[in-house]
Amino acid sequence: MTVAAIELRDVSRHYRGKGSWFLKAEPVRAVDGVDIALNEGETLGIVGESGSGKSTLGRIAAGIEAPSSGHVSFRGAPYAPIGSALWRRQRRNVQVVFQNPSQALDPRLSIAAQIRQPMTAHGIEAGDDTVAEMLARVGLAGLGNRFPHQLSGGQLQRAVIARALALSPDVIVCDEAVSALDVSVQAQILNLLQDLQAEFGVAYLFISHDLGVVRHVSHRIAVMRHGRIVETGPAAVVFAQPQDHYTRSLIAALPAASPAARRARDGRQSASLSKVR
Ligand SMILES: Nc1ncnc2c1ncn2[C@@H]1O[C@H](COP(=O)(O)OP(=O)(O)OP(=O)(O)O)[C@@H](O)[C@H]1O
Repeated sequence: MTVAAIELRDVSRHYRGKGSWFLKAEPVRAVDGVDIALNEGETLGIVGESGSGKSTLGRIAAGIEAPSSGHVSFRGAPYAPIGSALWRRQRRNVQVVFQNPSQALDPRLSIAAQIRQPMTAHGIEAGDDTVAEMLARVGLAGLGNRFPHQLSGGQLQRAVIARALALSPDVIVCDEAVSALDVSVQAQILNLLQDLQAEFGVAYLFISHDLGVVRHVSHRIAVMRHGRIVETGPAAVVFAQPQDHYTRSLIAALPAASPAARRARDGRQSASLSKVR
């Protein structure tokens, strides 16, 4: 039997709602009884409108937030209590890439130093050659001495990806990882993520409100609404035969192809043509 990289069983996360002196607060059911499994080396796209619970689900899957109820396991073992030594070791294997790379990086440290820091903390050899190799792999060769303010948004997100990858994680949770970038840069980052998956076998939990982007990168898709998964299946099947009316409405609202997904695909086609030439 294959063990999922990450599995959530009947997971809920409820927050205290805002009440008033005369009205008792209803809890916010951010995640409500979710069952999902992310398999080794695959990309599972999580899509849904704003407030549907995607980020909360991502934080729970990454082990940085505990659910109110339910079970979360990483490679078949439950996450250890947050902050414990075992949890830190588990967290090395599940990295997160958020929407805003400039917030994720320390403005006072060079890019090379920021890649080296978590490696050293986890006892991984982080010599200049290793760091340079990581930077080259994400398209930042020779830029290790730069500081965050000297890089573009796309380059910053590449640096964040390099830092995550330097720990050889099994899983990267990408939470709106390309949403803050220009369309052409989004396409480059999507293609980079796919190349890295082919090379290193890393699995992605890919969270986005952009269904076109999710379709482009995902093997399977889970559609979220009001904290619940309303539909899940292989990306091609969900798009060809959506079962849930909410999924149908999301697909109907989608332009023929989202700009970023179209550019990512076009970029691949011209790259393979130039290889042929
Ligand atoms: N720490 C918190 N305290 C209270 N409510 C929260 C908290 N975090 C999230 N929520 C609420 O939980 C619900 C789901 O939020 P979440 O951010 O997970 O959704 P989302 O689908 O990621 O939305 P978006 O795409 O806008 O980020 C929302 O109603 C949100 O207001």
